[in-house]
Amino acid sequence: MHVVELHDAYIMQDVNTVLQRVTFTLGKGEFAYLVGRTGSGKSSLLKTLYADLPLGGGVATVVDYPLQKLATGKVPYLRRKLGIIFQDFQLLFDRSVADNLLFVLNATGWKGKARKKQRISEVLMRVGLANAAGKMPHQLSGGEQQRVVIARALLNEPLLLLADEPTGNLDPDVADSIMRLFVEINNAGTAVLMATHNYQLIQQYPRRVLRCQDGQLLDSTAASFRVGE
Ligand SMILES: Nc1ncnc2c1ncn2[C@@H]1O[C@H](COP(=O)(O)OP(=O)(O)OP(=O)(O)O)[C@@H](O)[C@H]1O
Repeated sequence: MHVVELHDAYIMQDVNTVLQRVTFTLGKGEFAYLVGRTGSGKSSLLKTLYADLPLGGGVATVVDYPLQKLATGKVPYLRRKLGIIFQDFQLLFDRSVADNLLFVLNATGWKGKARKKQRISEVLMRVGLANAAGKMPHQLSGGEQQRVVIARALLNEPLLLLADEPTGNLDPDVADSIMRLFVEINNAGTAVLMATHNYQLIQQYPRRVLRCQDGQLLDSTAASFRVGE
């Protein structure tokens, strides 16, 4: 089963085509990096996959939702099957870590105080922040905040994590520990598509690479792919 399947997809920003004829699949539990120069279309592709940008043309299926005919009302259901991680942490700074997570559980229809509390402690444990529930985001380091964002993305047991530069603002050591967390999550069966500029991490944790270049998406698993930019 594939969690992403694109065939001749067009990635658009308004009337401009950012990527054309994008064709690739990402299997269940697979890990792929998304690379390419600034402005080459990485974020636009990720945004299209979580239905923040409309598909310009072609066929795209993400966790079984066909994007070319996705009703607006279905978007929250698609997103519930995805974990979305942005570069800027986007935590709510006016409430505790637990309340940040609770906010998402409430917004995605979870019922039962005890169940919600249990799920919050499970995901915090998973990202190595078992004791952070009561803390305010500003009391955490950048790396810890990013872990909370990852915990938040895991709440609904996503089939696919979409991460846009998740290590972009972090020191190399911290970036490495976040990367190890992604590898761990991936090893447990969640597919990951991660946009990054961090070639050191790619060398250290080699995986399939998808590269945005000249309006196209190149795939390291294809015979024509060449290493480096
Ligand atoms: N909100 C927007 N409105 C219009 N055009 C946009 C918008 N965001 C990005 N673009 C354009 O779309 C193209 C692709 O940008 P995108 O952000 O997807 O690239 P990227 O590879 O993610 O870059 P970076 O590595 O800097 O994040 C660029 O030409 C950019 O100028």
